[in-house]
Amino acid sequence: MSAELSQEEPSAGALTGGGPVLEVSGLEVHYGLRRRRRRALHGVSLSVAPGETVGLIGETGSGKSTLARTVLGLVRASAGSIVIGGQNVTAYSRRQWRGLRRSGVVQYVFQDPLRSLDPDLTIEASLTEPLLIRGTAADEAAARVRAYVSRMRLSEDLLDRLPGELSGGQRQRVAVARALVTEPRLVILDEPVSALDSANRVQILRILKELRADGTALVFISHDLGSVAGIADRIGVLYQGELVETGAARDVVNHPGHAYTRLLVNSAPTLRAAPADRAEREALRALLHA
Ligand SMILES: Nc1ncnc2c1ncn2[C@@H]1O[C@H](COP(=O)(O)OP(=O)(O)OP(=O)(O)O)[C@@H](O)[C@H]1O
Repeated sequence: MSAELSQEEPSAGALTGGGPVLEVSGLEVHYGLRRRRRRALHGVSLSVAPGETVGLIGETGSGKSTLARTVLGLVRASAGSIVIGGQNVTAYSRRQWRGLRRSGVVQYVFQDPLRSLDPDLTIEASLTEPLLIRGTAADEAAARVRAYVSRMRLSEDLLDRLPGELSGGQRQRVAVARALVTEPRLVILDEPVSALDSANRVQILRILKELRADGTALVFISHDLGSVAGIADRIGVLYQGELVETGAARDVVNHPGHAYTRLLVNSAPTLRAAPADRAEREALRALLHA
């Protein structure tokens, strides 16, 4: 653990209860003040079990990123509660949230990997840093980094490069490896494959599916039902700031209950029988049925 963390702040060891990894209840989030105050989330409740993958889908502006950012302590809730690893973190101070993020219990991957990677650090330094912060010995950290580089189908030759010297797909794989290398209990992935071409998208989804076996819970956010359907155990549908439907992935895809979900299913380019991009559609279907 970092020397900066005080005793009142959480450590990975302190947050290892047997209940849900994440429990969000009645979450309300507003942006702006007085007349400019706008509601972004209303009454959102969601529970994520250890090792479970929950997909969150919704159109632009539905509140997906707001939910991710609130669960990471980057946006403050106006009402409701957030419990991570059995610990009620709703009223945490900024410093406590920073401590929680640095503790490695919860990690995150954003759409743009350049946001999570320091442009001046080599890939090796970027991947090693979160382990060293947690007090992992240097030789063990180096071995763990190489293991994750291999799992992410990255070449070790990339380790001494800077993020700017990698392709978008390679960078995003590094960002995913960085989030997973501490073996967190919960990873929030906000549109992790949206900026990638279809080959990279399918490959990263396949790797994420393999990693579920490790027991890490994933919250996978996307506007694209097709990307989420292949790896999620459960899917939640956000519409205008409300969670209008949650259910087993297959049920939501095959028997959508809410009209908005039906619309999403019908317009998901990877699920409907459109002639375009057939290879990707088939690969995603195979993931769904694997
Ligand atoms: N910092 C902010 N200040 C004010 N309003 C915001 C802010 N961030 C988001 N919003 C508003 O909150 C609502 C939800 O935004 P959010 O970014 O969570 O949606 P989203 O589903 O992630 O959309 P996208 O798929 O486009 O990223 C939108 O109406 C948005 O305009």
